[in-house]
Formats: sequence, structure tokens, C-alpha cells
Amino acid sequence: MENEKYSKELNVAVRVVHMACFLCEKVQKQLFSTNSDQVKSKDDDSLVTVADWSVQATICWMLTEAFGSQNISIVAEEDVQTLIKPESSALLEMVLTSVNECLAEAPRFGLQGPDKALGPSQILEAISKCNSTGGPLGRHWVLDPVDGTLGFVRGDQYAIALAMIEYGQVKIGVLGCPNYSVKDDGLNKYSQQKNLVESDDVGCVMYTSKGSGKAWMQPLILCDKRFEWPNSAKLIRVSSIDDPALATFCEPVERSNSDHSFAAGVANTVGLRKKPLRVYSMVKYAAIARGEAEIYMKFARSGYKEKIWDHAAGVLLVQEAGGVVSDAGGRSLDFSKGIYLEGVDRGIIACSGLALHEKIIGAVYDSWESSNL
Ligand SMILES: Nc1ncnc2c1ncn2[C@@H]1O[C@H](COP(=O)(O)OS(=O)(=O)O)[C@@H](OP(=O)(O)O)[C@H]1O
Ligand SMILES: [Mg+2]
Ligand SMILES: [Mg+2]
Ligand SMILES: [Mg+2]
Repeated sequence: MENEKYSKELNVAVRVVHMACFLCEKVQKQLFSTNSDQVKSKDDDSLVTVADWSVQATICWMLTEAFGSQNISIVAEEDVQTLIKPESSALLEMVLTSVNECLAEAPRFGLQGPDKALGPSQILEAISKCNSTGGPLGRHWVLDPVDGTLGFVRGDQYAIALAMIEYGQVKIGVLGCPNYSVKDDGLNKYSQQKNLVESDDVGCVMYTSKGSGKAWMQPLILCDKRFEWPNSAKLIRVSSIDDPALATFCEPVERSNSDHSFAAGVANTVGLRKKPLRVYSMVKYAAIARGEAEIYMKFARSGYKEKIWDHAAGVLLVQEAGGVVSDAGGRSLDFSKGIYLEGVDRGIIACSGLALHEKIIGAVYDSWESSNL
């Protein structure tokens, strides 16, 4: 069975994502309790934080330990350009501390960390090693250390996304969602009581492997050691709702990331009645996989090229939990072309089932025709 073939990879991936969630929760708390400068702007005006670099370094280090440095290819979002500037020494120091504090906890996640704390050059090397450009041949790990960095700095939803691609196909997908409660209706509850999450209301890690037809969810392993490894896992499944009037659709929070008015037109054509659920990050895919929403639509501005790390893990989770994902023309997403999803037709549509998917694709076609008249 294909999923057994990748059991070691999946096992390591799930554990390192748990570690990354632990790291991010710590940094997110510090972000609100200190006023140190942990957030920077990148050239495209998007944000990067101590957590993004720290997760990338930690996961790279752990994957290299597990699978050997010779034959590992990692495609990930961040680089070291900002961190190596002389004026960034305080920032690098914060990354160093958070990576080493996290790696020291590795045994709690059933993994082995380094014998002694990593130095700055090892951290920079780990981050910059994740510079593979992927492609159609061989195996590539694909990492978004913090997806939804804006959500992260706002104390809202974000995700740690790790996938493994072989010969252009996503084989395993793991999503860590520290602010997405394992309880039913976890998203709604969070949006109502932000930052007031009860102590037993922890986030989750979801994972799957291609062809298994199953996707799983675990509660986060908490700092107070309440959940020790091996952690309990629960099967997740997409919603069975196929009546558009009862369906919930989610979309990006930022208008600059997706055309809200076009999505509203499609929703109207299909007969969706509920207000859109606007959620940062790949937590949108997680919500479809868990059955908390039925539709996810994203229409980026024309010319924007989607990156594989923003989708790989989420797409596989939705598919294996019983859902359907395609571009807005109905074609599958192609993860074999390098760091970008080439040839995406207008946008991305993920649905809990085929019936809703067909309706949305049809409505996109109709709305596009009429908006271009
Ligand atoms: N202009 C533009 N258009 C479309 N998409 C963009 C754009 N700019 C950025 N990004 C990528 O979007 C990631 C966040 O996407 P979301 O769908 O979660 O959007 S939102 O945060 O809810 O608004 C976000 O991922 P992170 O950088 O990992 O946070 C970006 O990769
Ligand atoms: Mg980013
Ligand atoms: Mg991202
Ligand atoms: Mg990111």
C-alpha cells in the first residue's frame, strides 16, 4: 500500500510539524508580551517573522537528520537575506534562541535533537539549504514555515505546512494549525473569542498520505506535557452537505490576495446564502478537510503566480478527506513545474464534493463570460 511506503516520512513530518507549532505558539506569545522587533517587511511588502525563519531552520535540521543531508531537497519560502545583514544581529539572536529552545524539546516529540545548541552559522546554513526549486524529477520536501504570516502577527489563524512531492505528485501532506481547535466548530469559536481560548481548547495537526483515502487530526502536544507522544489521532472527513443554500464558503481575508467581489458573484449564481468565512492561511483547506466549510475559492489578481508551498499540503488533505480541488477551469493543480503552480486558470477551487465543485466551476465560467462582455 502506498501509504505504508511513506510511513517513515509521514511519521517524521507529523512530529516536526508538532515541534514547529510548539515553537510558533511560544513566539506568538512573545510577540504580544514584548515589544522587541520580531517582524520585518520583505521586498514585496509581505511580512516575515522570527517564527518563519526559526521554523524553517528547525524543520530543515530535523529532516536532514532523519533522511541525510546528501539526498534531501527542500523547497521553502524564506531566505537569509535579511538575517545576514549586520543590523539584523538581534533578530538572528532571537532566531537562534527559539530554534535551540525548540530542538531541545525534540525527545518529547519522539525525535532526537542536536547534542549541543546550534550556532548562528548552522542556523543560517539550515535556512539557506531550503533553496531547491523542485521540479518533475525525484523527491522534494515543500515547506511553508508560517503560512498566513499576517494572521500570525495579528494573533489569528496561521498554519505550518509541510508536504513531500515525488515525481511531481504530492505524496504526503501535514498541516499544523495552532489556533484551530480540535473541537467541532473550532473556527467559529475562535473567531468569537480570539486570544481567550480555554486551556483545553488546543490547536491541531492534520496529516494524510496519497491514496490512503484517509486524513487524520491530532491535538497539539502542549507545553505542559498533557499530551505526550504517541498522540491520539481522529479521522477527519469532508462535509456531506451538497445543497448550496446550506454550504459555507471560505476565502482569503485580504482583498489583495483574492477578488472578493468576483467570489461573491459566483456565490450568488450558485445560490450560496451564508456570508463568506474569511480565514487566513491554509486553515481554509483544513476547514474543508474537517467538514467545517464546503467551498474554498481564491481568485488572485491576474499575473500573480501561486507557489507550491501555499497549496501542496492543503490540497492533498482535502482530496484524501474526500474533497475535490482544481483550478477555476476544473483542471488539477500541477506541482511538477518548480516553485510555482504554472498554468493556473483564474483561481483555485476546493470543494467537499463533486456536485458543489461542478456548480462552482460552471458559475465561474458564466460570471467570467459576463464580466468580460
Ligand atoms: N498578491 C497576492 N495574491 C495572492 N496570494 C498572495 C499574494 N501575496 C501573497 N500571497 C500569498 O498568500 C498567502 C496567504 O494567503 P491567504 O489565502 O491565506 O490570504 S489571507 O492571508 O487570508 O489574505 C501568503 O502566504 P505567507 O507568505 O506564507 O503568509 C502568500 O504566499
Ligand atoms: Mg510570506
Ligand atoms: Mg504561504
Ligand atoms: Mg509563509
